Amino acid sequence: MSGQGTGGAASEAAITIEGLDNRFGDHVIHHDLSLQVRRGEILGVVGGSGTGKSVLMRSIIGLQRPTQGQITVLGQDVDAPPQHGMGDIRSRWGVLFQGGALFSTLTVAENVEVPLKEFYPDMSARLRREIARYKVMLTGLPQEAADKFPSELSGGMKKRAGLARALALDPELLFLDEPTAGLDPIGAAAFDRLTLELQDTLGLTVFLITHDLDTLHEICDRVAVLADKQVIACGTIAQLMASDHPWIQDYFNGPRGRAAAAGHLPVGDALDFGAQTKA
Ligand SMILES: Nc1ncnc2c1ncn2[C@@H]1O[C@H](COP(=O)(O)OP(=O)(O)OP(=O)(O)O)[C@@H](O)[C@H]1O
Repeated sequence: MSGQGTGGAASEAAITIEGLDNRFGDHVIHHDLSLQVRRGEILGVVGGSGTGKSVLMRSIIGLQRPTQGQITVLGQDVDAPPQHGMGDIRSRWGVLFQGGALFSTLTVAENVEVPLKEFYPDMSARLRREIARYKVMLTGLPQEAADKFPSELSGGMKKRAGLARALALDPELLFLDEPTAGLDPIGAAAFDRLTLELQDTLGLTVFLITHDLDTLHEICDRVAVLADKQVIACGTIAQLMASDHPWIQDYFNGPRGRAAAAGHLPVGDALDFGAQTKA
C-alpha cells in the first residue's frame, strides 16, 4: 500500500532510501531505514522528539553523510558528483528549515536572491530582483515585505519568507521542517493552505516534518512514522489509525489525534507494516 521497498515503483519515486544508518559516535539514530516518497505527493513525517526526522531530512539533502545506505533523489545518487549534462541536484529542491534560517543581515528579497546567485551567477541583477519579488508575492507576503529584514517580520511572515527562498529555483521537491511550529492556529491553517496550493499549482513533491496533527489531516497524502530507528509504517492516516502499534495508537487515536481527525477521516483499510521490510 505504501510504495515502500524496492519494486518497480522506484522509477516513480521522487526519493528512495534504502538501508540507511546514521550514528553520532555510539548514538545510533537510524538503522536499516527505508522509505520511498512518491512523485507529486505530500508526505508527512512524524515521530517522537529525537527520533531523527531532521537528521533524515539532512541526509536526503546531503548535509549529513550517512554511516551507511543508499539515497536516490529524482533518479540521482545524492552523494555522487553531478553527472555530465544533469546539472546540480541541489538546484532541484528547496528547503525551509526549522525557524526559517534566514540571513539576518539581508532583506527578504536578498535572502531569496542567495540561491539564484549561487546557481545562476551570470543572471543579471535586474532579473534576479524580479524573480525574488515574484517568489515573495507567491507566498502571500505583501510587496513591501521584500525590503524588510527578518527581525522586522512576524513568525508567520518569516516562514513565508523562508518558503519564498525555498522556491527561488523553481524546485521539483520541497522540504519543510516543522513549518507550522510556533504559529497560531489561524496562521498554521493559512500556511497549510499555502503549501497545498503551491504543491498543486507547481506540481511539487513535499517532504514535510511536523508534529501538527491538523496539518497531517489537512494536506498530507501519506504519513511516515519514525520510531525504533526506522520508518515503522507509512500510509494514509486512515491506514495508520487502524494499526495496533502503541506509538501510532497514542499519536493518532489519543485525545488530540481524535480531535484532529473529527470531520477529516474517511474509513480506510488495514495498515501494511512491511514499510522497511526487504525482499
Ligand atoms: N550533528 C549532530 N551531532 C550529534 N548528535 C546529533 C547531531 N544532529 C542530531 N543529533 C542527535 O540526533 C538525534 C535526532 O535529532 P533530530 O534533530 O533529527 O530529531 P527530531 O526527530 O527532528 O527531533 P524534534 O522533533 O525534537 O525536532 C538527537 O538525539 C540529536 O541530539
